Amino acid sequence: MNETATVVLVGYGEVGTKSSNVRAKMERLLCTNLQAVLDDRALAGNVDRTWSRLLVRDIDDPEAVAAACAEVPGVVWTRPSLVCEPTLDAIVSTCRELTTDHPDGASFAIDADRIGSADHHGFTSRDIERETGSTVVEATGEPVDLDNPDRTYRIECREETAYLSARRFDGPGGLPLGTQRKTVSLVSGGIDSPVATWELMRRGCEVVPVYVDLGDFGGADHRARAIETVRTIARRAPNANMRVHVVPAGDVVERLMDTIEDTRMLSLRRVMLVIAAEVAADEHAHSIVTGESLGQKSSQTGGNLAVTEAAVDYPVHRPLLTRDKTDIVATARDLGTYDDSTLPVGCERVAPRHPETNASLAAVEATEPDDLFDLAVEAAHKRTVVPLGGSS
Ligand SMILES: Nc1ncnc2c1ncn2[C@@H]1O[C@H](COP(=O)(O)OP(=O)(O)OP(=O)(O)O)[C@@H](O)[C@H]1O
Repeated sequence: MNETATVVLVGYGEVGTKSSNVRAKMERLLCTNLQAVLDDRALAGNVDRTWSRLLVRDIDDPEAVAAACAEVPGVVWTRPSLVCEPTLDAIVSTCRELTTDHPDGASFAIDADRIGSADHHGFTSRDIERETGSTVVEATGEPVDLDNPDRTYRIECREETAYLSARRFDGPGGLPLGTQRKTVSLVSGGIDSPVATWELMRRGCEVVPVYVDLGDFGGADHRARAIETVRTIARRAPNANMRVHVVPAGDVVERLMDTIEDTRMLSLRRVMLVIAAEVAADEHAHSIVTGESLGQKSSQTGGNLAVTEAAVDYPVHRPLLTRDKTDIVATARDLGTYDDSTLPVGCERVAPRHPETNASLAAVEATEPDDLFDLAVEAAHKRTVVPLGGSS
């Protein structure tokens, strides 16, 4: 074994709570998804399964590999790690190597685990902590702080191998993409809907993104923004081959503008859901996702959401329902969708001057022209499909 080989350890959370068969299946899927991200980004590395986590070997750039793997649904953390023999001497000298980039003035802690019989190793995890702790103090002159360390040296000593790391990347958690069947997500490219789409991907769903082109009320910039936000999150799952379904709905919006005033936005949402349902039927999806959040807009009061979703038989998932805007914005920034989402796209507004905040279903239905949903279904069938590729 090369004493200072570097690997990236990948930790998962909920996958570990599954029965052994399910867990093995999910681990394999996670390996495939991780490998796809590395290949897509032309990062050297081979993903492998070992004990209760995954490992990337044969890497050139440990930090880039750890950062890339930490973007993948199902991953809780990643750590670039040095590998050595499971002896106290080897662990101590490898730990000394790790101190070379210890930041000036940074306090530290050692967090060591030893797995296997004490007889096999001939030392305990306390021994590891004591010996490596002295080594770090000696090499850096920095203080130990067990409660709030600036840097933690994490050491895992297994039967055959020890892994040491000083850097952790936090992942999104959730479940590997592909563990759930498809859902259709309505994506406008604003701040919320890309985050909502990601939330379903994070829980393992394949997502079919649908952008409804509002014709003169939308525009090329608006469409480009929606596609770019999806492209950004699709990079986290290049093997899912996500493609944006673009539905030309200018005629339906014109019809709405001509016929409905105060409840127009609600009918527009209902049209969008009818379109999404049509795509869901074609794609064998189980549900529809939106970026709506309770009370964020007049069309998103509890009562209005109920009126909206009465337009379709599919379950409508709203993963952002109870989240505050500041929290959604923080996630959009982490995902990298925020900048595109906030580009000014100059689309004209469909919103009426006095929007209804508590409409009744009967009143909304009474204002809708008879052919409204037929036009929506027709538009859905005229959709074009935009491939995204991985990093293309
Ligand atoms: N042009 C569109 N195409 C597809 N879905 C849309 C479109 N406009 C709105 N939606 C869906 O309806 C939800 C609520 O619409 P709303 O007008 O609040 O969105 P927005 O402010 O344009 O964008 P976002 O909700 O993404 O911030 C969106 O989260 C999205 O799921």
